Amino acid sequence: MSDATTPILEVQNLTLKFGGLTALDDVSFGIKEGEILGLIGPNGAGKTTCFNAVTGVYRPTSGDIRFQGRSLTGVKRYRITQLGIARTFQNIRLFPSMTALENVLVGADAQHKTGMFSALFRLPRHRAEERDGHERAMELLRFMGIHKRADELAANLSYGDQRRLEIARAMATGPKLICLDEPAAGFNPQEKVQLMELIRKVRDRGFTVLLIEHDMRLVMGVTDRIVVLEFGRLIAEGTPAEIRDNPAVIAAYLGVDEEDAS
Ligand SMILES: Nc1ncnc2c1ncn2[C@@H]1O[C@H](COP(=O)(O)OP(=O)(O)OP(=O)(O)O)[C@@H](O)[C@H]1O
Repeated sequence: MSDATTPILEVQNLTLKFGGLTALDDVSFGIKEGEILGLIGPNGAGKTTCFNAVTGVYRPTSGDIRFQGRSLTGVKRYRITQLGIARTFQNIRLFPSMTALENVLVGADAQHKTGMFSALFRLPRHRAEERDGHERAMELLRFMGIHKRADELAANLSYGDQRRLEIARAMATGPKLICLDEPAAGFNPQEKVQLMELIRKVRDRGFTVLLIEHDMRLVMGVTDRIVVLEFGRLIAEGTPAEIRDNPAVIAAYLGVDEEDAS
């Protein structure tokens, strides 16, 4: 069982191979509850693969991922969502022909307690869940600043609002840990500043945040700790200040030998 000292998520000696390619090589790190952890590294370093392993898309070749003390190995994706891990995608994956509100309601469905039977017969408990779900969804849209777009089709929202909607939908699944895959991609500098504030607000609401992001200013400005991957290996872990001055990290980003960078 987990307690206050156990990280909410523990990645333990995680190795993941695609045929002959080792995308993750013996990677270990943890995230504490309430933390914003950045996962960074050059293109192809294994960041998205790590997200995919955490969310049950890929099964580890070896090693383990533990969430609140429980192994996720062999656990199905929908069950991992139910356990409390949500994510957004590098390429936006909304339901384009549904409204913004409906997209969030779909997210909320993941946590519904009533089954198919009560849904089919619209039993009172199911109706109450629907009403609560609607209110919660509107509140999440408001939190993300897009409530005025609630009834618009997702496809008609601006790019930035679609990204914000993705985060609202992920939050609607009632997660404890929310994994954001490059949420600032395509954002202008002003939107990035707003996103930084939003990520802090998400954490202040009680979520733990795992963030993949290429924008260094954003990562350095918003995270408590950073894990750096290069060629599937963990090469550094520390506070933003420690990571900024780490010769191995500088070398990885500049593509030079570590000795030359120090
Ligand atoms: N489904 C897959 N099949 C085969 N190889 C894959 C698959 N997914 C990822 N890879 C490979 O695994 C390595 C890590 O990829 P990954 O997408 O995790 O990197 P990343 O750090 O997220 O990169 P980026 O910043 O470019 O998104 C890359 O060499 C990639 O080509």
